[in-house]
This record gives sequence, structure tokens and C-alpha cells, in this order.
Amino acid sequence: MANAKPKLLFKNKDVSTVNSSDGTSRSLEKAGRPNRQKEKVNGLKDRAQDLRKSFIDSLEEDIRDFLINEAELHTYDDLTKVNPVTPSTVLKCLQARYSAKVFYTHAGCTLVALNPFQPIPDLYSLDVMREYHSAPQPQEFKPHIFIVAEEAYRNVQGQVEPMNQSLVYSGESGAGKTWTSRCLMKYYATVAASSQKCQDTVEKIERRVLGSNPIMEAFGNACTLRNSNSSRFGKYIQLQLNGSQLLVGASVQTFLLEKTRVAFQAPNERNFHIFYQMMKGATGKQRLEWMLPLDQDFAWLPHAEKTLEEDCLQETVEAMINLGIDESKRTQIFRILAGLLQLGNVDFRPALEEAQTCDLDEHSKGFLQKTADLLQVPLDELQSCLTVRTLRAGKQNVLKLCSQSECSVRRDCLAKVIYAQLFDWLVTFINNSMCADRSMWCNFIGLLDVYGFECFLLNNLEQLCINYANEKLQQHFVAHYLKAQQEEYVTEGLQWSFIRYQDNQGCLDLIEGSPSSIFSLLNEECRLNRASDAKQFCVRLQKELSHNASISWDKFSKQPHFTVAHYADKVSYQIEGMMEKNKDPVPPELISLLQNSQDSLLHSLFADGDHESEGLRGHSKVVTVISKFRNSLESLMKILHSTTPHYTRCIKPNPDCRPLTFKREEVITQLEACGIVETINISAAGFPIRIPYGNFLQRYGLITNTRLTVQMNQSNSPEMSNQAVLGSAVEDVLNVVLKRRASNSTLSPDDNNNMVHCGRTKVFLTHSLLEMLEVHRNRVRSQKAFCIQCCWRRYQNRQRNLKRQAATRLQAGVRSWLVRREIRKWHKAASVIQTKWRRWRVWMDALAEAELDDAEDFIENEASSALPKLDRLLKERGSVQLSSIQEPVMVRGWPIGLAMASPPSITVSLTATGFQRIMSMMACLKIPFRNGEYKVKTNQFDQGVASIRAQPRGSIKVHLQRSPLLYADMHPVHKTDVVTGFNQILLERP
Ligand SMILES: Nc1ncnc2c1ncn2[C@@H]1O[C@H](COP(=O)(O)OP(=O)(O)OP(=O)(O)O)[C@@H](O)[C@H]1O
Repeated sequence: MANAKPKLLFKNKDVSTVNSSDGTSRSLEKAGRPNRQKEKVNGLKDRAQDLRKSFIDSLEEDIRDFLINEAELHTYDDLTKVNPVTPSTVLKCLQARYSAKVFYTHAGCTLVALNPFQPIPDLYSLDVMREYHSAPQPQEFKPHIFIVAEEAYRNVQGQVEPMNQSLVYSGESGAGKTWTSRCLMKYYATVAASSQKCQDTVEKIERRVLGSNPIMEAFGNACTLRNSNSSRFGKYIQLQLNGSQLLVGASVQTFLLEKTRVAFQAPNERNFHIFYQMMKGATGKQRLEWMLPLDQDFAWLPHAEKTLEEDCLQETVEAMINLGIDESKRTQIFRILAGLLQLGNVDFRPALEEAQTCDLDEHSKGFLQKTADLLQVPLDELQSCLTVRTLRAGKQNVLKLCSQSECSVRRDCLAKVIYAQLFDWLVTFINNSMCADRSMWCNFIGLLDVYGFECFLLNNLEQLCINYANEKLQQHFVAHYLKAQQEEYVTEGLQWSFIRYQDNQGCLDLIEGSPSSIFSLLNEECRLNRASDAKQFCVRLQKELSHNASISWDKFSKQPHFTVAHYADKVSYQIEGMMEKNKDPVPPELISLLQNSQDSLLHSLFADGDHESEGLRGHSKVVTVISKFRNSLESLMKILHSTTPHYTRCIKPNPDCRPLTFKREEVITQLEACGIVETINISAAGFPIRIPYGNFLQRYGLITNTRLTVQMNQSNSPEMSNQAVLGSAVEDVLNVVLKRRASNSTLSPDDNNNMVHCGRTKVFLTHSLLEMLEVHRNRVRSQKAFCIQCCWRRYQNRQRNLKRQAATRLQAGVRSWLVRREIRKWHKAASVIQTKWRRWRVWMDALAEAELDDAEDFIENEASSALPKLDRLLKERGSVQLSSIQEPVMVRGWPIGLAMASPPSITVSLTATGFQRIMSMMACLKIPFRNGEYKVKTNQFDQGVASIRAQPRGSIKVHLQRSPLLYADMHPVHKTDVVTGFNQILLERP
């Protein structure tokens, strides 16, 4: 149905698809395959599920990115701009704004106010007020409570029907309703004070209007677990404006004061502030007068040690003075309150005998005495009222002694009735002092501060009334919101009739309808004036109301109860005590006691006869709490219906009242409870997704191959015709999608129309059509992706081949270059070696020639000189001494080398020609030829002399090896004892 919660795109669908793939595992189980296989299959399934989930998540993210720019969420001044309008996107937006210290956000015709829980400098200053007031278009400013205030004020100025305005702010305890109320009052006081003409009156009224706050808060607020300054009543303040829209008066109407708090405070909660103000702020004289010694403990004053800024008696007294409550009245008020504190300390003891009344201990007697004194009633009368009950039997009164618990109930009842009457008296007094004569004002701006929706562990009549009031306001709000939405659709040229939504009329019928409803049955039960039985009443409810879908019962609960499905949530109400609370009986004796009080104020509170107690009223006349509440709510609703409403939803971002802390769960619960989510759901019933044509084509244009730029460029005409061009392109896209849908299903074209509407500049969609568009877009995208993949692969292959060819060429080039370089190196080296070698050879040749020339010269020149001289010279030129021969023989290495260097024919000739060669060798060695004494061996195969060694008996053996270098051993050195030249190393050494 229309108010079904918007599901996340694709999520549900996908889960079902995944589940359907379960068959595999089931069939395996049936086949009884081993567990491991099953685990494997499950593992694969899980993986597939994970992959699918991550795909869906990324897809959702993609859609979200398209619809909404998360980075700019905090800049969204209006929650209806969030796309799609779902609780989670709304929450995200609020959180982003809260983090950016922006506390107000529009939500269509509503303003959402997040409590910062710390004073924000310059957010509510006089300058800001004046700025908003003087702005030609305050709506263009940042969202603020002053925009709402100014809008209401201008509506009055504009005299547009309905001229009267109502500013409704709701929210849970601690959300900032009272704060908002104070801000608005200050705003109007400032705005109205801008006129010089009636400055005195305005100031007087302003002082009184603002001055009434401390009094109302002192008497009606208390420290609770959820808020240290919690209003325990609902109020509607009417600011009265004259023809010039100046503030000339004000009045206040209150609802459902939590009077039980006077006599009962929940653990860790406190009584109304006023009692603590008296205890802490009284002067010595006042303490005596009020009988409140500093060291006295009071049962009804728990946690008195806790000091709050609200515990300021002086401020309350000053406000009283401003309002015109004179000293004697103030004294009376405080004496009565002190009397209540004393009364709380009175404890009853069970009667010793059945015929006796409940007893009081000494302490209690003292407290009762003080109570009687302060309330100015006779002590014995007071005591008997609390302990004895008067029953009417025909025309006679019958006295009945009360049990201990009955006495306590009567004591509490006395306190509650006095406090409630005193509170009402104060409200009346405030009204009298602020309210202008009816002829003086013509319009009003009403400020409605109501309790927010309540759902506790145990809920009773108070919660039923509060939640009923919230249902009423929600109904009013929904009607108003739909009107605003209708206006938006009309601007876009859409029909309104297609919006279907489920309102909360069913729930209201259940609570207040006729002929039978919870209220009517409760009232009937109370009027029967019989002892109420919760179980019986529960059965009755089941019998009479079970046809209503909004009521249910928990079969497993033992306590008599009923559960109501409110628009915000289901709430279970316990029936026990509900009838008693509805009757709210006040024993007649108590009323007559108070009527006889010597205190004129107390006397006047009960003197008018309105307080006929249960025993004195006829059964048909019983006015129950429900009836009273319902009547006041009816009159309030009448006022609201006749005014232009402005809604502000105050949100408490965290339960601990910590500054600038945003708890998502906490906020979403409140958004649900204050109807924002319901509003969102209503919006979802129409077209929750609104996309400007341009954006639509950017995303979905590919379905019909439409390119936005082309579309835009085709038309150089003004904007409207641009929109027309875009609109027709959008329709083309939608037609493709809807045609495909029609071919797949049997739905009528009407159904298609319910899914989409094209406005003037935007296309309005349902979630399901968006889903279809996405599916279509994905299909087109996958086709295109496939195409791109093919092209890309082809391109890649071509590139790869080109690269391969290029690489081969490069490799070949590099290799040849390397080889060429190597060869060049070798050539170079070879030529160096050649050059060196040639040089060396030339040099050696030259040396050898020079040597030979020397030798020849020497032989020629010195032939005649003595042989020892020649020996010396040879020795000098470097020669080997073969010491083993008897006579020293000098061997000139180089001539041997020279000999060896001769062509092999020399060697061959040594062997071949035998003796001749041996002779030349011996000549070289300068060995005297002595046949048989020496043995000269030459190596036939190796070139050169292998060795020359001394043989036994004086023989020598020369062992030389031929150097690869010609004449290597040929350079004689002038040292006689050293053989030099290359052949030195070739000489075998011992
Ligand atoms: N706009 C604001 N700026 C700063 N602090 C704020 C603002 N609104 C609320 N507060 C703080 O939050 C506290 C609770 O606010 P308030 O008393 O207005 O809540 P409430 O909704 O009226 O609660 P209840 O329903 O219990 O009366 C205030 O005492 C104040 O400290």
C-alpha cells in the first residue's frame, strides 16, 4: 500500500534470486553427500552471495551518487531535495548538516530542528532576528526557526485566509520545544517592539509574555531522566496581534499537567522545580513562615542535593511580581506549597483494631499539624478526611474506615488536587494579566508545545492521551503536508489524484470513535461506578474492538493489556490502574475540607463547585480525565483547523544531552515518531524520485542513444523550448523501457502512468520504475561494454603484434650493433698487436742486425786480440756459464737463439747433417771439440735447443726451448752474471 516503507533498490529482489539458487545445496543434502562437499558448495554459494552483494552495493552506491552528491549533503536546505527520499538518506543529510553545525533543515512544509545542546553564539541574537524580519525574502536565508516565525507573521500582515497562524513544535523530551517556544516568544516580542507608537503597551505585554515563562516552568517543569528542565504539561500560547500586527496580549491554554509527580517521583527524578526553589532560596523569615527548616528532609523532595540553574526562587518571584501577583498572594501560594511538602512526610500505620482509624506516629502527627497550619484547615478534620471515607447510602451518609494504603492514596490525592488547582489558578492569573480585551486584537499567532509521542516499558492512561493527541496532530499534519505536496505537483503540471496514502483514521477510530472505542469503553467502565477489573475489561476490549486492525494483543503476556498500532510505532498499554486514573476520584471530604480552609486562596480554588467529588456527582455526570482531555483537544484542533499551521519537529540527537553528538539510531526513531518518516512514506506513495530532465538524459539517454549535448544544441531557443526538447527525449527513453515492460507483463497502460509522470522540468518516478530504468541501462551498458571489449581486444592484439615486430627489429639491430662493436674492438686490438708486433719485429730485426754488425765488427776489429779478452766481452754481453765443464765455457744465449731461430732446416740439419750441425752448435757454445767427451743432443721435433746439460764425466746438456718470439733472447745485457732476455725463463733450472 501507499505507506509501505520504501525498500532499498534491488535489495529485496536480489535476496530472492540468491535464495532461489539454494536448490543445489538442498539436492546435495538429499543425496547424502559427505559433509565436506556440502561445505564446499556452501562456501561457493557464500562467495557467490558475497560477490553479488558487493556488486549490488556498488550498484546502489552508483545510483546514490547519481541521485545525490554525498559530499554536498550538508548544503541541502530541504530534506525533500534528498534523492531518493528514504529514511536513510534523510538521516545522512541531517547528520551531515549537524556535523557542519547547521541545526535547522526544511522538510517540505516542516522545519526540522536538531538540538545542539550548547549555546550557539549569534544564532538567536537580536541582530539575527532583525535580519530575518527585514529581509525581503527570508525563505532565501538559511533555514531557521525565525523563518517560520517571520512567515507566520507575514501571513498575518498579508491578511491571507486563514489569517491566524499556529506554530506547532513537537518532539521528545529534551528535544528543544521549550527552547523553541522561548525563541519564538522573544522573536515576536522583538518584532512587535519595533513600533514606537505603543511602546509602553508592547513592553508591558512583552515583559508579561516572557515573564510568564519562569512561572510556568517553575510550576510545570521538573528534572527527569531525559531532561533536567522537562515540561510536564502541554501548552498553547496565543499571541494576540492588533490590526497593525502589534503584540497587544497573550493567553495560554494548558493540557494534561502531570500532577502525580507531586506525590510520586520516579527513581532519579525530581518533583516540580518550585519546591526546590523554595527549599533552597527561602530567607530565614520565609523558612519560619513556611516551616521549612534547612535540615529537614522531605519525602516528596528527592535529590534535593542536586542544584540546577532552574532552582532560582528569585527569578520566579520577580516574574510573579511582573505579572502582578501581589505579596500576600505569593505568601499564600508558598504556604500552600509548603503545606504539601509537610503532607508528604505523613505516614500512616495500620490500625491496631478493626474499628479504629489508621494511626500516626509522633513525627507524622507533627507533620500533619504543620500541614493543617499551613493549609489553614482544622487538624482533626484533616486527619479524619484522610482516614475515614463517607459513603452515601440513599439519603444517608455512611462512614467507612480506610485501610493504610487507602489513607496514603487519599493523602496523595489531596496533594495532587491542590497542586493541580493551584497550577490552573496561576494559568488563569497569567491569562488575566496578559490577555487583551477581545476588541483590541483581531489576529493571533498560536504556539503549540505538545508532548512528543511516548512509548515506555509500561504505558498507561497518560501515554494513551499523549499518543492520541499526537495521532490527532499527525492527521492534521498529513493533510497539510499533502496539500503542500499537491502544490508542488501542480507547479510541475501534474495531477494530484494519483496520490494514494493511508491516513491514521483507523487508529483514531479505535481510540475515540463511536459507538465503541477504547475511550468510550473506558468511560463507560468508569461511569458504572463499580470496582474495575482489568482482566474483564481486556476481554471486553477484545470482544468489541478486535475487528479494528490497529489493535492487537500479545498472547504470551500475562498482564491485561492492549497494543495500539500508532502511526509512529506500536505501543502496548497496561490496563491495570487505567480506569482509576480515568476516574481520577477526589474524595468529597477532601473537597469540603479545602472549601472550608481559612486560607482565602485555597478556599477560592475549590469554592466554585466545579470540584464536586465522585461521591457527590451523579453517575452520568462523571467527567473523566479522558473526556476532559478530549474536549480540550477538540477545541485545540478546531483552532488548528481554522489557522495556517507551521510545523517544527524538534529532534534530540542523543539521549544523554551531550553537545554536538549525533546518534543515528536515536534520531531515526524520533524521525519516525514525529512523523517525518511517515511524511517520507507518503511522499513515496506518489513519486519519491524527481530528476531534472537534463540529469535524467545524462544517465539514461544511452538507452535510446540520445546525447544530451546534441539535444541541447539542436535548440537555440529559450529555456522552455529547451525543456520541451529534453522532455520529448525523456519520453522516448521512458517509452522504450515501458514498452519492454508491457511486453513482459500483462499490466495496463494505466499502471505505467502510475509509475511516471513528466512535469515541466522534472520527471517524477516511482522506485520500481527507477529500478527498471537501471536494469535497462545496465543491459545497454553491458552490450556497449561487450562492444568496447571486442574493439579493445582487437586493438590490443594489433598493438601486441606491432610491438613484437618492433621488438624483433630492435633485437636484431642491437645484436648486429653489438657484434659489429665487438669485431671493431678485435680489429682494433689486432691492429694494435700487429702494429706492436711489427714494431717489435722491426726493432728486433734492427737489434739483431746491429748485433750481428757488432759481432762482425768485433770479429774483424778484435780478431787479433787475445782470447781472454773475447771471453770477457762475451761474458759482458750476457752468457751462460756451464760450470760443470771443466773449463769454463761461455755460452752466448743469443747466438744459440739465433741458431734456433733459423728455419727448421737448421734443427733438421743438426740431426740430418749430424756432425756438421753439431759442430756449428758447439761453435756457438764455444765448446772445444773433443770427440767422445761431450754429447750434444738436439731435439729433432721441437724447434730449438731443449737443454744443455753437463753429462757425467764433463758432458753438458743444453736444454733450450724456442721462444715464440724471434730473437727474444737476443738482447745482451752488460751484466756478466745474469742471463737476460725472454729465453731466461725458458731455461730449465735445477
Ligand atoms: N537551540 C538550542 N540551542 C542550544 N541549546 C538548546 C537548544 N534547544 C534546546 N537546547 C538545550 O536542550 C535542553 C532541553 O531543551 P527543552 O527543555 O527545550 O526540551 P523540551 O523538548 O522542551 O523537553 P520537554 O518535553 O521535556 O520539556 C535545554 O535545556 C537547552 O539546554
